[in-house]
Amino acid sequence: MKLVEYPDSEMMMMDLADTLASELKTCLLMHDHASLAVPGGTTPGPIFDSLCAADLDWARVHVMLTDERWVPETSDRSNTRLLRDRLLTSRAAAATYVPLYADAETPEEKLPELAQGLVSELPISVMLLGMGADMHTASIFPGADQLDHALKGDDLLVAMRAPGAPEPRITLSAKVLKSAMSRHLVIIGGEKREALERARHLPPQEAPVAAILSDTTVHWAER
Ligand SMILES: O=C1O[C@H](COP(=O)(O)O)[C@@H](O)[C@H](O)[C@H]1O
Repeated sequence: MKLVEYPDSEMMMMDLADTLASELKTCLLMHDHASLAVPGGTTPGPIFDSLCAADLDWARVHVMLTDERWVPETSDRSNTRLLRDRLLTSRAAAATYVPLYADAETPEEKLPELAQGLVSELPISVMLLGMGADMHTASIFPGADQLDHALKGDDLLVAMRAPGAPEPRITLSAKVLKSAMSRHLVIIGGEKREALERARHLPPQEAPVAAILSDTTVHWAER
């Protein structure tokens, strides 16, 4: 794991947006298309605000989430909604969106269809992950019903429920997260920094983020 510390989160968000854009550009020099996976939640919005204006060939970029909360896109908790509002806009409106949500009562009903849509995107070219203070990453939560499956299984996508998550989730599996060609983790604040330090000495069953720390660049700012 490589740790990059920033004086403040504003600088971190702009710098990280530049890094992601430049990695995508490099990938597009060598491939027909590049895939970009990003988290939802409260942290990445400002990165999306800068990244969406990056000068690159967005028509050849396929964008997806690392995980989704099983709620309709009209919900404030929808990661898809965040993506549409703040990343798939400006120049990035030309990107292709690869969905992790479809209208159904449970994620299990749509799992095969959504997983099929991911096959041609792998390995993911550029991946940005978030982390909760409980050491979950994507939607791989400690104590989740499908934790072992998500950490050790061969499936690309896993549906799960967890005590720390108010709604069912769908998440890229650890196998997909670990196969990304480039991986970044973004966190803000002392609580998450302490959680990250704890996770470095814990097994993934207790600290799921530990599964992906090797070869990951962690970006951190205090506030
Ligand atoms: O629920 C989620 O949580 C994590 C962390 O979110 P944050 O609000 O603490 O930044 C996020 O990475 C994940 O994509 C999201 O679904």
